[in-house]
Amino acid sequence: MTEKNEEWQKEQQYVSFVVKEIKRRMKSIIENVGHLKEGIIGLRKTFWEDVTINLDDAHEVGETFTSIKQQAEMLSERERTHKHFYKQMKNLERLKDSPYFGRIDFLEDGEKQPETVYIGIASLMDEKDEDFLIYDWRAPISSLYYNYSPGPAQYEVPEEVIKGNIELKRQYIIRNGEMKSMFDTGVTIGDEMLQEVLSNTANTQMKSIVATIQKEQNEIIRDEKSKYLLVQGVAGSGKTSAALQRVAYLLYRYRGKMDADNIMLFSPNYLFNSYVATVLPELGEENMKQSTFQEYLQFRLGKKFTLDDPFSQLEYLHTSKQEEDYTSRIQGITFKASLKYKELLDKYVKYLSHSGLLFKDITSRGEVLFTAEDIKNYFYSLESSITIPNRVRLTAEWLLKRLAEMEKEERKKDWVLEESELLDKEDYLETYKELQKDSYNEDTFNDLEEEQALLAKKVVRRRFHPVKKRIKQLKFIDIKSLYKQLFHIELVEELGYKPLKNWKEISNLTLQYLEKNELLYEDATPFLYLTDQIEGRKTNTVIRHLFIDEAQDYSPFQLEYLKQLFPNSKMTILGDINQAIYAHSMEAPTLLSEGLYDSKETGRVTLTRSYRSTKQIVEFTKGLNPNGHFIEAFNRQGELPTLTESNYKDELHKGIVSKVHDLLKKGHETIAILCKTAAESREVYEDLKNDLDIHLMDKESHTFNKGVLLLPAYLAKGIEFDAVIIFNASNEIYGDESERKLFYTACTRAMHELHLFTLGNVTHFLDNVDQGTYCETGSSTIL
Ligand SMILES: Nc1ncnc2c1ncn2[C@@H]1O[C@H](COP(=O)(O)OP(=O)(O)OP(=O)(O)O)[C@@H](O)[C@H]1O
Repeated sequence: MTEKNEEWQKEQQYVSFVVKEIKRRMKSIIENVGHLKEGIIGLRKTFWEDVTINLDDAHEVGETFTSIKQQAEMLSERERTHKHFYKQMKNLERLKDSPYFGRIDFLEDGEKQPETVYIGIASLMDEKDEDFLIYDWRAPISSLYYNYSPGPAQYEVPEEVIKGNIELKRQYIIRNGEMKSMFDTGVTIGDEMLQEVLSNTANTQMKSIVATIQKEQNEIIRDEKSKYLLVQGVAGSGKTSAALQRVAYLLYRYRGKMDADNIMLFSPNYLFNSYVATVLPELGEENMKQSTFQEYLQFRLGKKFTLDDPFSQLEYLHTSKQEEDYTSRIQGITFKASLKYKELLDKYVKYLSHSGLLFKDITSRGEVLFTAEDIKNYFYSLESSITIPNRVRLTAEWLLKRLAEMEKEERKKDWVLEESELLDKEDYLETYKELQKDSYNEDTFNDLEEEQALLAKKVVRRRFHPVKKRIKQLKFIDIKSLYKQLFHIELVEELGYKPLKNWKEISNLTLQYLEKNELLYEDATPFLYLTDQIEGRKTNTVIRHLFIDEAQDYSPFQLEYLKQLFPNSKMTILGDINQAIYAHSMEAPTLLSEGLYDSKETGRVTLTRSYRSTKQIVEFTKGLNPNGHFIEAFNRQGELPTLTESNYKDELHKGIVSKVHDLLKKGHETIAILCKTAAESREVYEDLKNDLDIHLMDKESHTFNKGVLLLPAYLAKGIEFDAVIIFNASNEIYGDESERKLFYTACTRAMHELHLFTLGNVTHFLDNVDQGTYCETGSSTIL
């Protein structure tokens, strides 16, 4: 037998040995769980039998309480153990199929024998619980596998650095408990394995990448020092993947101290949320909380306004260029995203500390109980050194006190007597009970006066209840008018701010929407910021780690707001500046801009290698990106992207239909036809729906299935497809420089094939693309 075969056999024997141990454990759990389950069912059934209930006197009540408590604790302890077994069982099931994917032999300095470390998605101990048969990929020693090639290496355990030498680094592909392949690897984690993973067809759900995490991705996953970790990574470089493995890592590293509820991910849209939802369960962990920033805005503002969303803003950006106030709106968007605007708001808040705060009358059934003027006078009579939110609170307390006095006075009024006569039976009964309870003398109930007083109290309390509620909710502050007031040029000048050239137009537009009770997306965060400065900050202290994906879409203003909202949270901020498609982020700073963070508490990782697309696609898309020269392609071969120019719409449609059939025949499972806007997608859907089984997606789509999908490029952010067809890559559609990043984002969604179709001349974005990186097919084939 050759040395190689011998090695293979030894490895296969180890796989079999480990799988046998896994099966033995599973069997033992099944037995234990069986007993435990019976125990739980039995305990539930006999719960009350085993509890001694005696409520005769205080002592017996105490005993009864203790007995119930003990019984309940026993039950929940067993249920906890049951849950624990269930989790273990799930992990074992995953391990049974593919127990590990890597191995290193590490000779620690001072030792004689190297330790063989097998690495998998969870740890497994031997039968005696003494040695690790498999190490969890997140264990400190496993970092060697991701960080080093054979040779000197070290890893950190709490308070110690362990040094030594890696003598062997090996990778395995194990399926159904059988070894399919193994290879020793040098510098990076094997190209072979990555090749295999990346050449699969795209999935409608993202997969975990633990077996092939790259060194620079590992840096992101295991960073523990940074308060803010900024990741700039090119399209397809594994930012989202690294973020999700990082969540799993943090849950492991801080187990017992932090759980999935303490971690939150802000993602770009619903589709993305469901796309990434299976990665953590696949790794045996619970999903973190997931939301979109828009969802948060909706939660805070949705009742007050009709809220615009980022997608409508994008639609406007791309479809309304002819509109008169287009330039003002775009300038407004950029300004309102900036820290300059935040400074202006801060100045405004300072100003409001002395004058200018706007209040609303407090009314009840048309009658003014407190005038805005009265409230204002009280507010400004308070010490100006007290913060605005504290003065607001004191004002609310003052109002509630005065309301209580009014309530007392009100009880004597005629309407109260009239209304109390109209009360229903239940109210009378309740009053009767109340009187009985309060009274030691049975006769007092006969005292009609007392009963009536109580009924009057009830009537007035009921009438004033909504008023009280409104006061407690601080509805006496007129935040909307306050925000509007900021757009009065005199005020802006008084604040010492030199307004933008077209401030008037921006103001008019803003006010016009606010009049209709509509809040533009660009105004939503500033509006909330102002609200929180006046009413008191809303903070979330449960979240200890916040992940923000597609961070290039967020503005510096939004970052400041998020910092305020999550004061205790560390943040992992991931994005790609070349995919900044929003009006506010194209040329201005975004969440990825270093200047926004204190360098002492900020870590930075740059990913330049793209894994998603074939080398051919990456070489092509590099040319679209003015900073593309530093993008490296992973060496996975495929066909050249194609460009097909048509002169007629019909020709374009036929070309696309034929290409889709072609792609389906080749076995591609997710094929996306990407348009520029939702409006264009709807039009194309009408044109193609009779020729193709096609699924139109919009901003409300939550999931997607395999098949032919039609969607605007901005909704495909963060997602990938086997093949991408760009619907109309003409200069007419993608002519404006501001659309370059959107175009780049669209093209970089493709894993295996990319096809551009145009009606008329192709976009000038291709001017700098090396012609050798794509293939022109001339006029499209007519079927
Ligand atoms: N180390 C890796 N091993 C295997 N696959 C990887 C690795 N890194 C990335 N990938 C794959 O590359 C693809 C792109 O990854 P991901 O979506 O995380 O990139 P991204 O940087 O977030 O992309 P984008 O910014 O374009 O949305 C995914 O299919 C992912 O599984």
